[in-house]
Amino acid sequence: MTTTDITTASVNAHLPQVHEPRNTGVPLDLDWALGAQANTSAIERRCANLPARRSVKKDHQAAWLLKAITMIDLTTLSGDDTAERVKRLCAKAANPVRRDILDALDMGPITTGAVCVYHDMVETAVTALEGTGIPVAAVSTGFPAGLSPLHLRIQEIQESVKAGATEIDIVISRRHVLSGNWQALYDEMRAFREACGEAHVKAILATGELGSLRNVARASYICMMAGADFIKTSTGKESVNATLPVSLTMIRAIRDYHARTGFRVGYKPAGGISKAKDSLVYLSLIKEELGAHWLQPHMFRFGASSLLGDIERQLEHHVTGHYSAAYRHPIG
Ligand SMILES: O=C[C@H](O)COP(=O)(O)O
Repeated sequence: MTTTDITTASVNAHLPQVHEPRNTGVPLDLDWALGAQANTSAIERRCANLPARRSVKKDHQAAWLLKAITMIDLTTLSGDDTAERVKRLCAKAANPVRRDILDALDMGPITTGAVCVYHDMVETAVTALEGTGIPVAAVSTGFPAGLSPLHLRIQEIQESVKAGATEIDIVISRRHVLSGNWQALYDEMRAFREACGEAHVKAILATGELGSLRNVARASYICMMAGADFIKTSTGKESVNATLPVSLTMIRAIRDYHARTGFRVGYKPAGGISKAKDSLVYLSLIKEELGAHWLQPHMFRFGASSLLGDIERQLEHHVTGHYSAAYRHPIG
């Protein structure tokens, strides 16, 4: 990535908003989806040297990190979530970086891309975020395993939309991929998309449970063909979550889908991304493989519960020359 293409002044100045047609989906094309290749060793080779090769320094690094913040789905998905925790998270989403740090960087206000919670916390988050413009994303469809009855999974989507979620993160049935039941995967995804209505739908593939990169590629195509607005790697609950090889596989499928249909599908790596330097590697990969258009909150998100804290520490270090203790950045 070149170091000059994002400056602090440009973080909030997104590219001119051409009308972005929503992915309507296309008829299931099994020849296309099943013909998807994923050359694991070539993909791993391409990813292996990315972290070393891609680095941005000083002011440009600060600008890229600020940009990364605007694309975080700030997430809490714990069994012990409470309304108070979600309210604190929402306050952090609205003011993700201390004012003195932003002032030192000559930066106006920024927010995270969204707040992501379980259904039960949607109303709390919607109320807490009123007036901020920050969308609420709900994980849904029996997250994380997706094994509840289909009608309940569909109802869960409808309830979350009714409660005010404008983004729905669904989980696919991994068994449809593992048993090669592509029609069932397509039909399920179409039903989820329809239940979302105007809310945008992110399809979580749970890539750590799909067995191979080829399956990841195939599932990516099927979900896009069925109308997914975003494809997302993981729930954060699998034993392997977002990785660079999985990301490369998915974003190349996104690129191919765009070339063939004209629809731009968004990308969300999620789970285990907690370091500022890792976020920079992801952004450079996106820029190289998909282009700058995808470096906007409506095209790219990090699903992350603790990334923001590390980015804030790095920004503070950039401004003051010192690291503060992690407890000074308690949320995110
Ligand atoms: O979708 C978001 C993930 O659940 C967050 O995972 P994380 O807690 O590893 O950042």
